Amino acid sequence: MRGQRLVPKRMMEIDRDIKASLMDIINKRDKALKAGEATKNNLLDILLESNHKEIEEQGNNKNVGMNLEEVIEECKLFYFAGQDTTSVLLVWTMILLSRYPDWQARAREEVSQVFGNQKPTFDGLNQLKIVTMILYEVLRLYPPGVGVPRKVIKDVKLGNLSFPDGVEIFISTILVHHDSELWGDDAKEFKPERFSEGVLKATNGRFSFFPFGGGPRICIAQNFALLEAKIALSMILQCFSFELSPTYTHAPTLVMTIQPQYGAPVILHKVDNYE
Ligand code: HEM
Repeated sequence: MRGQRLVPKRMMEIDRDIKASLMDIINKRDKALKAGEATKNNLLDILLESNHKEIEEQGNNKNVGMNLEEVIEECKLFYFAGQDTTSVLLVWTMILLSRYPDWQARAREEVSQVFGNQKPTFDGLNQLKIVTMILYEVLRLYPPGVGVPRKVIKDVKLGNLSFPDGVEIFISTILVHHDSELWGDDAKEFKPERFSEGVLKATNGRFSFFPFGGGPRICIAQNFALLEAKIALSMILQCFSFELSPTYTHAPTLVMTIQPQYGAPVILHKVDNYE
């Protein structure tokens, strides 16, 4: 690795430990797969099975499919891309719904109408309009990934700008999402009603809302992530009403994703009708 000697020793140790523990998990799943014992109800089993199939179909050519190093990287990517992003979306949602109790009440009302006290169902999740508007507005104001990096692979002209081959660019999601020319003078305010008629209407068909990136490398799990967030939020709303603790300090900061620098102390109150 270039510049390896500049990486702090502790980071190298953590990287080595993560690789070793992933290698251990992968080897176990691989053995189970070969012994016909794999459950195939998890992403790693599915990934390994499809990889084996591809290698077999190509006459056991070792140059096709993914090698162990690549499977490890894929596991790390899914863990990082999937864990922190969704949890930080929920954190900002709790913060904003605490600051805007009217929206919290509207969301709870909707969840109660759709699910009552029952566990959320797939069909019900697709009926949640207010909750979806809220999540979109949170993703607009606090997109967990602040931008999308791209590398230009051939000279290209976009409007008045020329990008030479090889140049690396960073498209700032957060700047576009907060741009008052695109979103109006209230761009920095929490107004889920912007999304009352969907994303296309809210953006006027422009590419001004892209919390999941865009193009061929758009987040592979965007629908899954929204479903996950809707399930979690619905269950929280069913059980609790919440408000911010007076100790909360609003200080969004960048630690890979946008996070509240001093945490999100939230006071929960049990909702009366919940058993
Ligand atoms: C609120 C939650 C999430 C947000 C905001 C988010 C956002 C993003 C963004 C901005 C990208 C880069 C897209 C681009 O370059 O155009 C991305 C890529 C990716 N995300 Fe997500 N993500 C979320 C949840 C998840 C979850 C739950 C998973 C997995 C279970 C996941 C897996 C991935 C993967 C594998 C990629 C790389 C796709 C590729 O390069 O082809 N993400 N995500």
